[in-house]
Parts: sequence; structure tokens; C-alpha cells
Amino acid sequence: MSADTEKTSSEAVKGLKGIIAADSSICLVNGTEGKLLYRGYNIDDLAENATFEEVSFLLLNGELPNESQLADYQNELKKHRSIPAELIDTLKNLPESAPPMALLRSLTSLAGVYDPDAEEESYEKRLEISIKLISQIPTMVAAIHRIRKGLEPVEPDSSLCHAGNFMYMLNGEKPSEDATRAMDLILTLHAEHGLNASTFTSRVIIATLPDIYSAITGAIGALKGKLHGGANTEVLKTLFEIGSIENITPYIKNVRENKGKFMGFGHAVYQVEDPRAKHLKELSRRLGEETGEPKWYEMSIEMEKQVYAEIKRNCNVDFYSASLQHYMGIPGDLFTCIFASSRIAGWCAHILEQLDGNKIIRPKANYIGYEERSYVPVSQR
Ligand SMILES: CC(=O)SCCNC(=O)CCNC(=O)[C@H](O)C(C)(C)COP(=O)(O)OP(=O)(O)OC[C@H]1O[C@@H](n2cnc3c(N)ncnc32)[C@H](O)[C@@H]1OP(=O)(O)O
Ligand SMILES: O=C([O-])CC(=O)C(=O)O
Repeated sequence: MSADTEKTSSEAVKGLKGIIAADSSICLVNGTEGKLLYRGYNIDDLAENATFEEVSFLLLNGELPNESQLADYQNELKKHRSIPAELIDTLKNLPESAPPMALLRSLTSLAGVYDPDAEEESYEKRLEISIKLISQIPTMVAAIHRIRKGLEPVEPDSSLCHAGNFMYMLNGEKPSEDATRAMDLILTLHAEHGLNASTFTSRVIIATLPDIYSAITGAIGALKGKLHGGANTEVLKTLFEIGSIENITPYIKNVRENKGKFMGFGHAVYQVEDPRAKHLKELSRRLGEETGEPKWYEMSIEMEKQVYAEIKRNCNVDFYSASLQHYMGIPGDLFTCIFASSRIAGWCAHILEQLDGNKIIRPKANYIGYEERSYVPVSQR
């Protein structure tokens, strides 16, 4: 009998909640204190002071870069920004109606096919592929955004920083300093979060020793789900569906009566406020004022209050990122792709960590099926 078919009395831990599945020095998520550290640095410090270039370097390498390391890293990111023309050609032939995350998942897989280094196994090459992916996922996302709007993709601009260039490739216009900072903050806050579902997926895949593109393609698939990264898209849909503050109470009643879920609320780890939410909330407030459309922010504030009163769950990172990204002119169905453009840094850091002293990840199921039984020929069933 294989391990899976052995009868066992032990019970499965649903969702593997609380199970320690790896040693990791990348990120601490303290769910009772509401504290998040990337490589020991508090997310509040990073949100206020660091750029995504510094944060992604930190996640990959374990330390913040000094000036010359940062300059080299920025140059490397810039060098890799363009994606193969074949990806653009393929994208133009894929259905425009496909969800952007499905397009991103497909393009990432295809990028691996066109990367001559994809199967390289040295640490140096794997680090280079990681940097390439951190650089190119935003280029893919911007191309997806523009092509489905019937526009040509915009070539990257090497005079712009990572976040500024991302905004530029999305909109075709040089972004303001404020818009660049807003994107930088979103990228910093979403970059890493321990063994969440998509990161765990990336580690499970890389542990079988395929190539990094395979692991990232799988991670994008996991992030797409609405219980994970896909929740931000659902939050904006919810706000639009509710439409005004007066409709929040009946909406909540309806969700409860139908045993539904409040998207952007609850968390597998945080029992207190998600430490990232306040940063997104404050920026959403500011942009709501600046755009003269404070309604979505104000509705979010009221939702937060009423949902907490109803289910005693705080909002998570996906909640205020919805109104915020809406104010930034990003369409709702692209939000999860923006999330992926950030979380790629965490995924790659975990992939490199997993490969250092790798062991295949293979838990065991508590078999609850039939005892052994005899095959019955089809004519006798
Ligand atoms: C980047 C991220 O991935 S952050 C999370 C993004 N996802 C969402 O916002 C989707 C809505 N939230 C949820 O579905 C959940 O809170 C999750 C998936 C995030 C966490 O799930 P769990 O770890 O099971 O959380 P928890 O133990 O608190 O949930 C227990 C019960 O509380 C209730 N609950 C938790 N969150 C919610 C919610 N948002 N709305 C309604 N009820 C909820 C449910 O009854 C849940 O049981 P169920 O999942 O069987 O329906
Ligand atoms: O950690 C989790 O379970 C979900 C996640 O990715 C995040 O909150 O950023």
C-alpha cells in the first residue's frame, strides 16, 4: 500500500492552517499583533521610505542595497524590461475578453519558452531570471491592458524608475510624481507575505525542480482566485453594485442571508488589522479628494465599519487597494495583475530559498475512501 491508501486515524488540518511547512528568513507575518516584516524591516518603514527597487532587492538578496548595488540593480531591471515580440504577437491573437490574469498566466508560461536560459540551474542564472521576471511582468500587464483596448503596447522608458515606467507603459503618458509614488507604494505593500497560497504554490512547483517560469505560472494561477489576490477585483465590483452609502446595510443583510462572503475582509493569518490596509486607506482618501470623487472611499469606510460589526473581521490588503486603484485609473479586472507585478518579488525570493537545500514537498492525505474491493466488469455494474 502506498502512503495515501494506508488507513490512518490522524485527522487532516483543513487548509493546512497553522502547519509549519518551511523555514524561511524572508518575511514575518505576526497575525496577533498585526505586524509584517520583510527581512526584518517593518512594512511601515518600507512603505514610508523605500522604493520597490529597494524592496525587491531586499527580498531577493536579504539586505537593503547600498547606492552602487541599487544603481546596478536598477540598470539590470531596465535592461530586461522589453518582452519578446512573439509574446505581443500571441497576445494580439488571444481573445480580448479573456480575464487579464488568464492572459498573464499564459504569457508568463510562453516567456519561459522564449527564454534560452529558462532551464539553467546555477544560482546566478536563477537570480537573473528572477530579476528578468520582476522587470517583465509589468511589461506583460501593460501590454495586456493596451492591446485589449485596441492600443499598441508602449515601449519601456529607461529614464523612468520601475513604478514610473509601469504607469507610463499602462497609460502612454509620463506619470506625475504622485502617480509614480502611488504605484510604488502598491508594489511595496503587496510584494511579500510569507507562505500565502500563491507563494506556497510556487514553492511546491519549484521543489520538483522544473524551471522558474513553471513555478511562477502556477503562482499566478493561485493568485487569480477570488479568495486570494482576485479579491481586489471583486471589491470594486461590490462597490459598483452597491452604488451608494444608503445601500450598504441592505447589501450586508443580503450577503448574510445568502451565506455569502464579504470580499476584501478576513484573513488566514491576521486576527487584528492588516498593517498594510492603513497605507492604502490613506492614499485612497487623498486620491478620492483629489479626483473629486470621494464616494468610493467614503463607501469603503462605511463598509469597513458595518462589515466589522456584522462578522468581526477586519479588511485585508485587497479592500482599500480597490478604491485606490480605481482612482488611479486602473480598470478593476486588472487589479490582480498589478498585485502579481508586485508579488513576483516575493515568489522569486521564496523560489530561491526553496532551492537552497531543496526537498520535494509531498504531504499525505488522510484516506477516507473505500477499503480494497474487487473490480467489477462493466457488463455487471
Ligand atoms: C491577499 C489575500 O489573499 S488577502 C485575502 C483575500 N480574500 C478575500 O478577501 C476573500 C474573503 N475572505 C475570505 O474568504 C476569508 O476570510 C479568507 C479566505 C481570506 C481566510 O479564510 P480563513 O483562513 O478560513 O479565515 P477564518 O478562519 O477567519 O474563516 C472562518 C469563517 O469565518 C467567516 N468569514 C471569514 N471571512 C469572511 C468574509 N470575508 N465574509 C464572510 N464570512 C467570512 C466564514 O464563515 C469562514 O468560514 P468559511 O470559509 O468556511 O466560509
Ligand atoms: O498571506 C495570505 O494568506 C494572503 C496574502 O497573500 C496576503 O495577505 O498578502
